[in-house]
Amino acid sequence: MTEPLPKALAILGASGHGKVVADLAEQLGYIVYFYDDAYPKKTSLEHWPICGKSDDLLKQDNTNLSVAVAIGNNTIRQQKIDLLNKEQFYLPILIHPRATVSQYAQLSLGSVVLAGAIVNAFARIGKGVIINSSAVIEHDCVIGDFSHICPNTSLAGGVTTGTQVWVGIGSQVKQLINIGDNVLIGAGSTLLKDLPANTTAYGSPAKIIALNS
Ligand SMILES: CC(=O)SCCNC(=O)CCNC(=O)[C@H](O)C(C)(C)COP(=O)(O)OP(=O)(O)OC[C@H]1O[C@@H](n2cnc3c(N)ncnc32)[C@H](O)[C@@H]1OP(=O)(O)O
Repeated sequence: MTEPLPKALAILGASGHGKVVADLAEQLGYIVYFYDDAYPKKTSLEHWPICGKSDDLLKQDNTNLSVAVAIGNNTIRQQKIDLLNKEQFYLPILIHPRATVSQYAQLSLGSVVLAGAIVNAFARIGKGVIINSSAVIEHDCVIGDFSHICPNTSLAGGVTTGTQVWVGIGSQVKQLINIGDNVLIGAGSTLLKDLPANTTAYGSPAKIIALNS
């Protein structure tokens, strides 16, 4: 019997986050290579080749190619995922072998769940979301598209976030809190009250310190 061919995964975004996604993808059996808009100035990331810019990726035959967008910036990640999705590239959900995802959780295309993270029962994770290392998404949370829940952050049960929300590293969010679209929560914050859209907040308890454009 012949071994099945390894799957190919193009990763758009040759960054630190890209390295983590590449490592995870290899553990899932993918052969990975990168695309990045810094090409041809930049032609490799560690030992991985960079093969071209986003435009070069979009010209590839999409039938046998999976793509992960490993760009930390929520807005740019959304732009790239929307474009690739429109062109019918397959954007797999990538779950680290040592993450714990409930059988009752739902995840959407282009999302990644990194090592040590927990996504608990009936949580719903939108498109292009990053659930970073050791983040905890408790039961019934709803994470909006293109959000990033940073490492070691915990969202208690029933927290909802809008789209493009960034919850900074090591933050804690009380149960049933609602966070609007385009909110940034600073590192190490404790969020005890709802946050309206387009705000930046930090501290313990977190307070709004700026409005986002
Ligand atoms: C795998 C990974 O690496 S994922 C990435 C994880 N990274 C993060 O989560 C970082 C999140 N970003 C932050 O927390 C940032 O500090 C922000 C976005 C909230 C603010 O950034 P900036 O606007 O550049 O603020 P800046 O650094 O100039 O600080 C301004 C003031 O706010 C204070 N401040 C900034 N962030 C915080 C915070 N999270 N909590 C408390 N105070 C803060 C600073 O101490 C400073 O106070 P001072 O004026 O009295 O000295």
